[in-house]
Amino acid sequence: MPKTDVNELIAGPVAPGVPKKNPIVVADGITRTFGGFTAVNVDHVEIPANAITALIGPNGAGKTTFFNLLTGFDKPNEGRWTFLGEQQYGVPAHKVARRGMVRTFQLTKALNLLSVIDNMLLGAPQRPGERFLTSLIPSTWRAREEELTAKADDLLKKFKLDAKREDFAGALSGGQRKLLEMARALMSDPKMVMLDEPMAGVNPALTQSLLGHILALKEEGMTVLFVEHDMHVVREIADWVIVMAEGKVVAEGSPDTVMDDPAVVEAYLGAHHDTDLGDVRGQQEIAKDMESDLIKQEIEEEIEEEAADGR
Ligand SMILES: Nc1ncnc2c1ncn2[C@@H]1O[C@H](COP(=O)(O)OP(=O)(O)OP(=O)(O)O)[C@@H](O)[C@H]1O
Repeated sequence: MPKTDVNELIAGPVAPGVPKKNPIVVADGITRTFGGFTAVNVDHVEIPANAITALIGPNGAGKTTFFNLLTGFDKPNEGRWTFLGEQQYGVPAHKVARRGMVRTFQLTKALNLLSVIDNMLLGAPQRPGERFLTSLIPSTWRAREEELTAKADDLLKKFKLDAKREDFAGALSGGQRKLLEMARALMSDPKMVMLDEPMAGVNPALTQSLLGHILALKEEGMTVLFVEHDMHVVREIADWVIVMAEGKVVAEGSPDTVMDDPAVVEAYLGAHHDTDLGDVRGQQEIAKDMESDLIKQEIEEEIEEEAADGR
């Protein structure tokens, strides 16, 4: 899936809060304080529809809190936002999911003790009035359960988890759990999927597969917003990047240019962030250095061996 051209996404000059041509989320004046501490203070931000947007920022910038607010898992002190043009302030999480905005969560301990297929079935939202209807008519819930199970099995196959169907979710590897989280989120046919650090704890063997699944969400018409610390991942899949620091949106831009923005450099340096700024060039330099050190070491060893043989 090719990246979406930046000019197709924005409807104004690149800056924090830049309007989007086709926004799926429009947020205004959102604040969230804990005691006297302001964790989120977003003036204005728009998330482009049918694109992959990365939300980045140093530790404690407010990214997860902002996710919680948008998805109804937390309430702001102030603020308004719309999803697909509908007001979403005060809408509880289960209704937000029913409207088509879902987020992934780490699997909790309780869910670890359920099988993979049961985790999937828990991801299916109840339709309005369903509980009442199904309690009255067993054939209705049987048909619905069969329909949901078939859907869950299709998704498990797609995410190559079908062989693990009956295993406890807790027995999966870190990467497989991330795949399960994503597959479970898709049980409710979302329009927007929000992923909180989808790559954290995933071993390299599954990284490409996960990236492929995220790209596929966009191809299928969904919008993706993901929090990520690894700038290599951001560069590889994001069409657009929003940068938060100290609760505010301090920059927006394309993945290739946003890290050069002085506001971003300052935000990361000021925060004494523990991940590198993810400059791919920087990483390559380090790799080259390591490579040259290894070559040097090999040459030295060879010289030593030759010297020893000659003795
Ligand atoms: N429930 C809470 N009670 C008190 N403080 C909180 C609470 N939730 C978050 N915070 C604080 O709000 C700030 C923002 O936290 P948040 O988890 O949103 O940041 P983040 O950008 O997601 O960080 P990270 O990248 O480390 O996950 C932090 O200083 C955090 O300690």
